[in-house]
Amino acid sequence: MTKERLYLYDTTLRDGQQTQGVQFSTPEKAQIAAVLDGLGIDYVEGGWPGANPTDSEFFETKPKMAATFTAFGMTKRAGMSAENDDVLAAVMNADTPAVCLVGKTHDFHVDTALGITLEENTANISKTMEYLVLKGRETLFDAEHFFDGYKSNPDYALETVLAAYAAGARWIVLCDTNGGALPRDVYETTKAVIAAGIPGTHLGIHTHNDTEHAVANSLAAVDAGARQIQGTLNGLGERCGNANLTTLIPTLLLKEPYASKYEIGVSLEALQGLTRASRLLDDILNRVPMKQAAYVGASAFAHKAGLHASAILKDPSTYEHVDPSVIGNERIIPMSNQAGQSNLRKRLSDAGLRVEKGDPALGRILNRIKDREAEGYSYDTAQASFEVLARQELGMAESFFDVERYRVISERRRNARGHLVVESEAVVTVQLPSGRKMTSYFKNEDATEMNDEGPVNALWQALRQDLGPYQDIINDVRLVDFKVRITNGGTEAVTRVIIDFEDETGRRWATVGVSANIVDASFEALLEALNWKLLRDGAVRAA
Ligand SMILES: CC(=O)SCCNC(=O)CCNC(=O)[C@H](O)C(C)(C)COP(=O)(O)OP(=O)(O)OC[C@H]1O[C@@H](n2cnc3c(N)ncnc32)[C@H](O)[C@@H]1OP(=O)(O)O
Ligand SMILES: CC(=O)C(=O)O
Repeated sequence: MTKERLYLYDTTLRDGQQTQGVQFSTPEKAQIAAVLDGLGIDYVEGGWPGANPTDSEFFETKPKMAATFTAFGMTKRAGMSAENDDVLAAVMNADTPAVCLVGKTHDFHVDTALGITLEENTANISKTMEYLVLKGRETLFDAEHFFDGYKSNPDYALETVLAAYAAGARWIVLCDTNGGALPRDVYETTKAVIAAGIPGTHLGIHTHNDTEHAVANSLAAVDAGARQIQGTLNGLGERCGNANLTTLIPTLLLKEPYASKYEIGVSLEALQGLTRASRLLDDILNRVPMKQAAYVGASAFAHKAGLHASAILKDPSTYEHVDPSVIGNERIIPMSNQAGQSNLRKRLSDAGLRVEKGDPALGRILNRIKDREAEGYSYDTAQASFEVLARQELGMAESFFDVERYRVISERRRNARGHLVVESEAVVTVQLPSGRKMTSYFKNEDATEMNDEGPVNALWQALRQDLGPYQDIINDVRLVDFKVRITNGGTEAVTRVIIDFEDETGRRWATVGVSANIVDASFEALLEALNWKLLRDGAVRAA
């Protein structure tokens, strides 16, 4: 069966930038455009030239891409010709091969927002589209509020899109601007537009996620015959966002009937870069990636419940709708109070610890994890703490050194020059096989420099300063991330600290500490990280 072509149009750099709190720089726009192009997106909308300096500058850089680079703007304003409209001129001067212009199709908006007659609005749309075609641009008309407009006045809504199509627009894109439409409305209205004379091969869909149906609405439009989908990476966009291309792309490639019926520009090979593309955008936005995101989230293939993990180990398809590697994601079998022995054995074998089914140590480890989680610990992500605990129960954890005591002091004051200073000082006494050792660390930081070192850093520096015979092994350990949560351990509120570490081989590991005192919780996690490193790197307890 020959597949029909479906076109993907990305508006991350325009509607995505309409997300509250999102403002891309020009280099960031270039980076995102390159990622989209690498995936195989057909159209990359770069922004609205002339609307703000960043968008104008981005278009001036004339980014090279295989995708059709597209400028966004609005139809000409009433009372002037397309040639004389300076807002439209800025869009045209960007000199892109394609131009997408938004125009009104809802009678209420023509009256309320524009304050012109319906006839004037239709004429403005026609004249603007004709102008774009005359200038040799691939012309797209974003039919704003189309689904609401069709409900309010179907004849007028159809008149506007038919006028744009008759004037030569290549694509008429039906927009659910306020995001309130449901799949059935979208399906039936799209069918009505096709019946009125615009072929599906010239119809696109642009949806918003205000009822969490943006993806479903896009698919409904495709089911009805539309052949272009507009959306954004990670579903960024005005208010609740746009249709999420990060979800739509794998659905179109992997799910029926779409996979058999349609061809898209994204190949199965490029699909393997989707998780990376999604995380890169979050990285640029300095956002924590959404764990529950479909297909690309860190938890999208995390099998926490014991029954699930048991079956997953026999055949992953028992609890996975697709193979995570197809979209560049990973399967995780976390340890937690929902776990059974199957999760445990998988997690142990990932740590290189082979334990036979039925070994009584498995029950002991599981019970300890469940007890500790009840106290506030969490082993979902703190895989190194899990491993240390398991090794202890298996009799495979040597004790290298003991910490007899530590003391940490922080002081905030003004120095002689009147500058605010924060000083942290730590002393740690450890019992090494060779005897007792006391190390200290003192840091005077100028708070005006916004330095982030404090008591935890002082403790860390004191602890790792001189561990005698083990020093060579722990020298390259770096602290890379620090997360704090207040949680309920038993009946008391306690602090849970999770710390990520890295060594010079690039290996990363995380540990957890819990205490009523944040510094003490941190200390526990620091200590565990060093123990894990010593265990993993084959330290031998010195005589
Ligand atoms: C549905 C969407 O998301 S479309 C994308 C929306 N994106 C943006 O608005 C971001 C970029 N926009 C901007 O930077 C500015 O709005 C500009 C530069 C385009 C215009 O700025 P200003 O001239 O100051 O106008 P302002 O933003 O206050 O209002 C928009 C004007 O455009 C008019 N307008 C709105 N839509 C259209 C249209 N499709 N065709 C013609 N005129 C329109 C409005 O009636 C209003 O005119 P008025 O001031 O005479 O009432
Ligand atoms: C054009 C557009 O972004 C909208 O109607 O939602």
